[in-house]
Amino acid sequence: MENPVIQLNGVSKRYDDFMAVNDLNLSINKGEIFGLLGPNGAGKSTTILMLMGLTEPSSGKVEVCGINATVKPIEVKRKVGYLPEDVGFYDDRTGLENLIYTAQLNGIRYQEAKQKAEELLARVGLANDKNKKTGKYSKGMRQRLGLADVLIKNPEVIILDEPTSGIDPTGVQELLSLIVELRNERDITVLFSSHNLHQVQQVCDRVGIFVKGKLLCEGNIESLSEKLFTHGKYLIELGIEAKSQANKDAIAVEALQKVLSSVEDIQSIRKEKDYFQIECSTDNSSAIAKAVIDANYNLHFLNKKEYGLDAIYNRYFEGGANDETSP
Ligand SMILES: Nc1ncnc2c1ncn2[C@@H]1O[C@H](COP(=O)(O)OP(=O)(O)OP(=O)(O)O)[C@@H](O)[C@H]1O
Repeated sequence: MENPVIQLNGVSKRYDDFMAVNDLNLSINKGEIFGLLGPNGAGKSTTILMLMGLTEPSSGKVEVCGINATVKPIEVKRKVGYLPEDVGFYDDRTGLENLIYTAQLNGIRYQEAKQKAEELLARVGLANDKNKKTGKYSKGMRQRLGLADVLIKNPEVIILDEPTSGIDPTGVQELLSLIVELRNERDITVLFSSHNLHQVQQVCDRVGIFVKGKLLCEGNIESLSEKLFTHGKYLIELGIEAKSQANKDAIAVEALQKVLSSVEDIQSIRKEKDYFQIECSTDNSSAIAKAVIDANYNLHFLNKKEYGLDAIYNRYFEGGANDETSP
């Protein structure tokens, strides 16, 4: 059942005559990792500021955990943990001291703060570095400490704003895995803002593509791909070969049409170099495979063509579709 934790209804933010966020409607459920994907200047940070009640929308309503972020920003702050691109720590203090300090700022007493800090440091893989000054931490270690810092106040929502920038590839993988694990363990809702599509694709359950202040589309990768590219059509790539030596010559489209005559919803069959491309209005790949085998052909491969975020991203950010809200 849907259980929205973040809800934006008709939210716009105008700076003088510039519309930074334009009529944003978005709902993010409990326990979801939602990727806000967009190029620089798209309006991601402005949206985050509104979610945390740090700037007021010009119109519309922003709710986090059922609380109006504009009216009750302090209550929202108690529920939300924010990890920016660069977390500020006291560099002359250790990781442990920094965490204890944050916990105490959030009203946790010293003994409990220390225990929680130790547990979290172990959880984010920094147990061996807890007594090192954070000035000596690598960027990846700082961000993992940042996650612990965010988690120490038991937030229901965490907002990550370009959390991996400047981290080496191994550090990025560690941080991304940690985010997914923590969500699985604690059922936290995560908003992951980034312009890095590969990272978003790896960790997010759902993605919203944000360009020039507008949310162009949202959904899981599969549904976005379907919406943007296939428009309800399925493309199946089929590689087959005749079994008998006598029929080894290239198979003609007409021959395949005959073989597939009993399969429903086929709209077209096209021959590519050494395979066929079949366009269907439903996913009938198993019926196609069965018909081919029943007709005594060797089935080399059958692929349902899928488009990743790469293709989606290129379409919007490089392909000139930026001003359109429909594909
Ligand atoms: N205080 C402000 N006054 C005027 N314009 C602003 C202000 N803050 C942001 N903007 C403009 O609003 C637009 C959206 O900015 P925003 O920082 O939200 O984008 P973003 O998607 O987070 O990009 P980035 O990844 O570069 O931070 C940009 O064109 C920016 O210049």
